[in-house]
Amino acid sequence: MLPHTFNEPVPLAIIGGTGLYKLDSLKPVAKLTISTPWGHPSSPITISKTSNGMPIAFLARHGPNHDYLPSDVPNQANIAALKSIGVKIIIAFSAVGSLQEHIRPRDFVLPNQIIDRTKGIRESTFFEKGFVAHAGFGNPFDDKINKIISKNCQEVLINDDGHNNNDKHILHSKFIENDGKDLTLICMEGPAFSTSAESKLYRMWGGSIINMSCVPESKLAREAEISYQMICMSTDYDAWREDTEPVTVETVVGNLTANSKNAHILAEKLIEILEPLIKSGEIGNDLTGSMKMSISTGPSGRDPNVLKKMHYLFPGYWPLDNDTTRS
Ligand SMILES: CSC[C@H]1O[C@H](OP(=O)(O)O)[C@H](O)[C@@H]1O
Ligand SMILES: Nc1ncnc2[nH]cnc12
Repeated sequence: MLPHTFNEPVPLAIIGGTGLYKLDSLKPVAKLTISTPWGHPSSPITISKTSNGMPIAFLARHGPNHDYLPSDVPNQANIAALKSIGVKIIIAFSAVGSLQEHIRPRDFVLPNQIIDRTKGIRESTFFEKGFVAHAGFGNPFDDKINKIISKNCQEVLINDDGHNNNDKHILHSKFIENDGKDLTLICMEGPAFSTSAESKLYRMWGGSIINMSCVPESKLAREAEISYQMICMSTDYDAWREDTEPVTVETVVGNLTANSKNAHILAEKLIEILEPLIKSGEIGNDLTGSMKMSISTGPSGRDPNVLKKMHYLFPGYWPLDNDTTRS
């Protein structure tokens, strides 16, 4: 049985989405069950170590048996638990529908923008009455990490015959092959898929791909000062194409299963690429300290119970006692 404790900081986390419930290439060294002030994460957090010794966390977004609806994923607990073990970078995998002809099913996409179409029923912030703060979210993903992954991982993808030659699946990114145009991820509420009219509307808005999971996961990561990049695998053309049947789960799962080798190849390669950059401090530190300056509530208006929760995320940022002379 794996140990339930792990005492080193874990700088990198992978969140697995639909079809990615574990990372085959990494050997687990611990399995953590973490309780946070926002409850329990959707799955135990598995810790593995690379051959060069860097610990990596893995968390299954919908649980190991996929029993969380997109609207019910305990995002606050997921992000808080990862923060508590030292995570500075999250790479989050997601199955998405394509809203653009050139993003073919089984291609990968590194989005750099989001349009939030969730319906306000998800807990989307760590802050509350008694401690008000506003995180900057103009660029919701980590563009530096996007560039590094897109430049270094493109060549490892294989085609449907398992070869790394012609007709390979593409890794789309604003920074390599989209002429510098934004790749915008629409996040809808679900669980039912979009109507055809909605799908066409999202195309008019400039949407590139669509899923049900990047909000509030990405927003909470930003509040927790964790660099976040989503890696999306296109599984369908959603519901906008006149001559194609609108998306079904069967189509999504069929493409995920057929292309799962590429997801694992990509995960393995990006870990190899990111490890030295994490170790040198080149990535993962851009948000450090950003929330310190984002608080609106003055010391005398701060609720001590909320401050305790903040202390879980940001130990040492704000005093826990009643000393209102300090900020
Ligand atoms: C099973 S299709 C819809 C489902 O797939 C995506 O999940 P994830 O982002 O966790 O890979 C999408 O967001 C929906 O939750
Ligand atoms: N068409 C779609 N809409 C929303 N989420 C998805 N996940 C995979 N395909 C999707």
